[in-house]
Amino acid sequence: MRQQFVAGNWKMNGSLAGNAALLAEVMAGAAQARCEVAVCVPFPYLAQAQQLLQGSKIAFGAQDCSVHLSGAHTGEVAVGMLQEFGCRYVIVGHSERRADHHESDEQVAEKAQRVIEAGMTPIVCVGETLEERESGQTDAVVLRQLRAVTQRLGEQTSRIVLAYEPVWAIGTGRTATPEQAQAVHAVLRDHLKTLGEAAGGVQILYGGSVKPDNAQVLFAQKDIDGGLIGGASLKAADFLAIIAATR
Ligand SMILES: O=C[C@H](O)COP(=O)(O)O
Repeated sequence: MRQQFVAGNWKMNGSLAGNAALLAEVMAGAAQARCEVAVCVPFPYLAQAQQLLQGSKIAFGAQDCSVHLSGAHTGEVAVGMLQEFGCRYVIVGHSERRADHHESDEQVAEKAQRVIEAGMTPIVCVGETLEERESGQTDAVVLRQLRAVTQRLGEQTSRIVLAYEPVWAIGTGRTATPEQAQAVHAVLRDHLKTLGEAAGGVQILYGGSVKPDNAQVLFAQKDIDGGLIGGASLKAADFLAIIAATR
């Protein structure tokens, strides 16, 4: 049985004072959580997360990394730096980065590899746009995005966490129905299983307008192993309610 996992993606939100209050509430409320819990914070807050979350059940991570290991790449952050701050997770291939920074499937795969080589776990995001869904391309798109990663990682694929995030459901309040999400998760799971038992057991999170009132039914689906939570991870009460909705 795969353990469920709820990861918050703070995106470009936070402040030193606000983070401290939020993390204190989350730590207190999630101390007995049955699922794994993590928060992925903006780079400048990694040191704060490292300090405040020390000894707690809450892991933390970053939201991106460079494909480069060091050198003349202004503005980039290397996996070695993230590892030094104690990150356990690094989100790669979030649709906002694919769209805003034109990240290709190959670059996302390379980032996932860098993260694993540095001893951390990549949370690899895949997902289709509304146009792609409406033209019947959902499975082809998510499989193309996933295959780029599995082809590069081979048997190391078992070391990723996968997140299915339909672009049309992110921050829109329009969630995929549990049936829609489960159907895509099953497609992703089937591909992972072709790579062996370990890869078949990878956690697959759902992301896209997960809220306290829809989390339980989503997390009850056979191939949904938790969530990657954006907006609702910024409110302690909502994030804790989502954590409590895991099975
Ligand atoms: O990484 C998180 C996703 O983009 C979901 O964001 P959201 O929960 O605000 O829709």
